[in-house]
Amino acid sequence: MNQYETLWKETLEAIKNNFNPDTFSWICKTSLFRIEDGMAYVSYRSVITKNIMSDANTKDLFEQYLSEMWGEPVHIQLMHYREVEKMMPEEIVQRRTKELVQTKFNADYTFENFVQGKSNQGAYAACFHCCVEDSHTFNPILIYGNSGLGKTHLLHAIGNYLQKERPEKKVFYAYSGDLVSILIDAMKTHNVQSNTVEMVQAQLIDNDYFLIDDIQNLTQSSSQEIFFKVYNSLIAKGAQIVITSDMHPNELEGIQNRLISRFNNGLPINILKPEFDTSRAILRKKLEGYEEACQINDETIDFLAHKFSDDVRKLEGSLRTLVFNATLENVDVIDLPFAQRVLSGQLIVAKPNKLTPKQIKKVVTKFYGLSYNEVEGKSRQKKLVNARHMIVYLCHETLGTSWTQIGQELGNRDHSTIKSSYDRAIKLLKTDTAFQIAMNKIKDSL
Ligand SMILES: Nc1ncnc2c1ncn2[C@@H]1O[C@H](COP(=O)(O)OP(=O)(O)OP(=O)(O)O)[C@@H](O)[C@H]1O
Repeated sequence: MNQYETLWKETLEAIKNNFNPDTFSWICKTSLFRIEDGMAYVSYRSVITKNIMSDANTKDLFEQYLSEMWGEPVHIQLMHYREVEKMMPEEIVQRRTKELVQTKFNADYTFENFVQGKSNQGAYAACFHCCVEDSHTFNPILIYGNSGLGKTHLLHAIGNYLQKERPEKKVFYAYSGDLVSILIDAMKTHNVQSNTVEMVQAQLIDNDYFLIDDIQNLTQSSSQEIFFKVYNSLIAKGAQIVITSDMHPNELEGIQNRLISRFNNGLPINILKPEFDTSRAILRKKLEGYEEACQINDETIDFLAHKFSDDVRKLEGSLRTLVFNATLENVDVIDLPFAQRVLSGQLIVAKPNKLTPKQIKKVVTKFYGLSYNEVEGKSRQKKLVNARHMIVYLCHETLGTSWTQIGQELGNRDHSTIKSSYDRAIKLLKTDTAFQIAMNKIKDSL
């Protein structure tokens, strides 16, 4: 936190009791980003927040506390956050980089929750050992393999392990697309005064572990220049680099040869689709969270392990669908006929040759009575948002379409937006009956 963030946090804490919780939740959506010549610049996002903050009494209260804490009189100047971004692009780049550095790892993606088998034990061992040993014999570790086989899970497991067991270690994790966008912004805002590129480089190098997910998306050539420098500095100072990719380094297209040869210098490890026994063990592990809701018999576990083992995400998806339907229908033990009936939609759409992301988009937009422009656009109307969640979920679960590709289908939305839309769809499938029914109807028409 910089001095302004700390000051704002303290001010909010001090005046909190003067407002009802609803109003205060809008006030909390502000931030103080600079104090200069007696003016405290505060950014807001919505008109509601602006109106609350513009009220004379509220403003007086804030100015009084802020002046006290700052040590001299200050007046508040409200600004829309977009104006702030234009006014101080280098601070924004710095803040975004810092946000990446302070990554929160997915708490479920731990080493304990990762089921080992022949298909993935090399990748598991390499990731685990690099956390407990400082010699870093294999650097970088590059884990490659198809979608949904646990690459991201292992990177998060490294992050979770280090944050818990070795909190003194600095860990940086980024999806390569997010890294590229930061590097591009840094280059755009770079000038003699601000030196944004050097600043971002320094933030990236100041880490003991550097984890990059889906390196195949680092195709933008000028960002590869910066990445190359960062990479060399990290290796020189003995930091561990772990990278994932959907293909072997030699097959990476659009990545400079000097980077590829460096990736090959370390330890490329292939992660394969889980063999039958591992798939069964993964299903059993994932079932642990649902034990209260229902049981599933061995025959059904075997059936799922056979059908969906090429992508663990599909294994998980089939299990979630079964448990959800079992809860709806009050079924205590899921057996094979029940599974076959409930999953019939998924079994049909599992024929990927016939179905494309475009077709899924077409069927979903038709179901909701929307146009392509509407689903690709920016409106947050519930129907539109649900349609987008549905498209993301179906493309990813049934076709294994990458986040980037789905983003392109949905008006060039970025990777993280698509990933959180997918998470939202999963939540809705558990909690929103209308969404589940709509999903089943759409699956039928696919
Ligand atoms: N061996 C495993 N044990 C337990 N869960 C697993 C295992 N392999 C994969 N998973 C689970 O499968 C899901 C997909 O895994 P993950 O996101 O790590 O795949 P990925 O290889 O990174 O895919 P992508 O390339 O599409 O990003 C996650 O929920 C993860 O927890």
